[in-house]
Amino acid sequence: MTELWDEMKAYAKIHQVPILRDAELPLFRGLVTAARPSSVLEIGAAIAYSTLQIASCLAAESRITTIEIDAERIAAARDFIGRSPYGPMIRLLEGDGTALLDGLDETWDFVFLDGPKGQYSRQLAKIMPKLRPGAVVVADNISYHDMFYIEGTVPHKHRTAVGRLHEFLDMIYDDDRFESVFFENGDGMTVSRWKG
Ligand SMILES: C[S@@+](CC[C@H](N)C(=O)[O-])C[C@H]1O[C@@H](n2cnc3c(N)ncnc32)[C@H](O)[C@@H]1O
Repeated sequence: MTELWDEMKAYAKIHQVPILRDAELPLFRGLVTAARPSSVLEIGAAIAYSTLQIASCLAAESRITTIEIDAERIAAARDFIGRSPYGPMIRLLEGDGTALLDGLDETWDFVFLDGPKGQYSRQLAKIMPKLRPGAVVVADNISYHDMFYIEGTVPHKHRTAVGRLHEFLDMIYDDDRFESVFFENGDGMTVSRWKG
């Protein structure tokens, strides 16, 4: 996989696709490996870099459903998945992650939210009834480029998204069924364990 990881990182750089940073990988891979999930949901596949990182931590019987809305990134993701050893583990769905959740019947033991930050709270509300006891929910870019901390100075165009991120944080911190921690590395990541 080393060559494919390098190729994906180079593609992401050229096409300005935001993917998991090297500094985030040890924590992220450690979380996936420790959770040993058999059923994973990801929203925001981009070119499937994180998807393949997840797959490479899992047993071959595990299954990953990942959702991406951008046609060009979907095409790149399909190509990279096809050239990896993990194709049979991965189902890539095309469209809006929040809307597509309504059509998914599976239950999940690992969820990675990495699509539109303003939709994390709506997505989580739909996902909660489908979480298996002990499931782990990871949400990336929680600091929203540090604007989360300085709400008073958030530019108007970002205020709704920042407000919705607050809603999401209220959900994972105020609901006793979640145990949540925040990691500052990268752009901020929350990790929540669903006690059910
Ligand atoms: C930060 S990138 C994902 C990076 C990827 N998880 C990784 O680390 O390799 C966010 C992705 O979410 C996608 N996205 C934006 N809105 C979406 C939506 N409504 N449904 C699904 N994906 C969406 C974007 O096109 C973008 O590719």
